[in-house]
Amino acid sequence: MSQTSSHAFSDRAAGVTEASAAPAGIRLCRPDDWHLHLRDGAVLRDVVMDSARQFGRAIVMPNLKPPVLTTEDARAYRGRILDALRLAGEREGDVPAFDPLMTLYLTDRTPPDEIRRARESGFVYGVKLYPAGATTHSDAGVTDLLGQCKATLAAMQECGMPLLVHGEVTDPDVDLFDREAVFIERVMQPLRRTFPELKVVFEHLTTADGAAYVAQAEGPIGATLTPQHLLYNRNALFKGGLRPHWYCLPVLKRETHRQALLKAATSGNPRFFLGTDSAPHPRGAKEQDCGCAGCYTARHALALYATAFESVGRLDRLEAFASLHGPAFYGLAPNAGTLTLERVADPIPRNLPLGDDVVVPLAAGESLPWRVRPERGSAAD
Ligand SMILES: NC(=O)N[C@@H](CC(=O)O)C(=O)O
Ligand SMILES: [Zn+2]
Ligand SMILES: [Zn+2]
Repeated sequence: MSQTSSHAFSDRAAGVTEASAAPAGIRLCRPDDWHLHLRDGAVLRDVVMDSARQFGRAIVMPNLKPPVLTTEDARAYRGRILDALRLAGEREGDVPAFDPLMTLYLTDRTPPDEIRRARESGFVYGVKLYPAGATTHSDAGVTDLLGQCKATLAAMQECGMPLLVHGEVTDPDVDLFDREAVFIERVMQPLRRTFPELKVVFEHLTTADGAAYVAQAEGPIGATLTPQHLLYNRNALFKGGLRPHWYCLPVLKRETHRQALLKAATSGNPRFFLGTDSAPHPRGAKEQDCGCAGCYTARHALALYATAFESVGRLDRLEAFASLHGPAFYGLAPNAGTLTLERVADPIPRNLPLGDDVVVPLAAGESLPWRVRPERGSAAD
């Protein structure tokens, strides 16, 4: 397996590694999802296999109700994820190997000792900054990062614990579409001047400003990119009417931003890697007078990314983005297995079961040109 480019093959039966303009398939080192919401309880049981069938690992976001605040909370949540995976896998006749990499939810009061405990646990890989009020389940988040969290950030820098950032200011005077760009000036730059060795992941980038900042900044920084921000601009929110299932935060931006993000994702720059931000909400919570933010993309994640990469003729860069840059940033080895995408039209279902409701996936009802080849031995064969 090449460590620099995806293997294209022209014929499914032959499985040869011969690149062509429109390959019939691509084989990748097994990818990871560096930004994922799995939720809890019945919802967790319904979504976990969608990720585990494609990804070897995922950075699991801590914005539960109540949030994952301590290493002990993270240990218990990790156990529930693995239980849900086992149950769902047994139902389908196959339990895939899937390692949930846990995170803690940073608050104004996270003690520095908690960071050290998290680091020693071996299963906590990051601490998540939600500016209070910025997004779904962020009310327990941070009110003033450098004012409240200096000692905790110093502990993170010292023990090499990454800070994962929802990068939007919450100032109501700042236009919703400018909140990421303003965050860079008001929070990211002062933070990184104060803690130049702190590892930072700028999550779900949505602007050309963010992409330029990450590409040029000094010191240890990476960024995740979602499939929706690579494939759609803000017109998708209003196509023929109001479309709540395209609404996530940070919100989709104009086309120039989408193009800059796609350029960053396909540039080969190791600072950019895959993070779906798949965020399931029940249909009832999205389709109402004040609907929740979040797009569900886990089921078709790799097919969505492949569609985006192919749109600019850069399928050869998909493997590095999906499977190599993320582990390198987090100091981990790439996964051992592989995943094969085949050019088979795959319609996205109108909805999927989610607890006592359903979830409407991103691009429901549309057909993608790619699908993940079911693994031998799985019930889907
Ligand atoms: N992205 C979203 O729109 N929603 C996420 C939270 C987040 O990642 O900001 C969620 O948890 O639903
Ligand atoms: Zn976020
Ligand atoms: Zn998220």
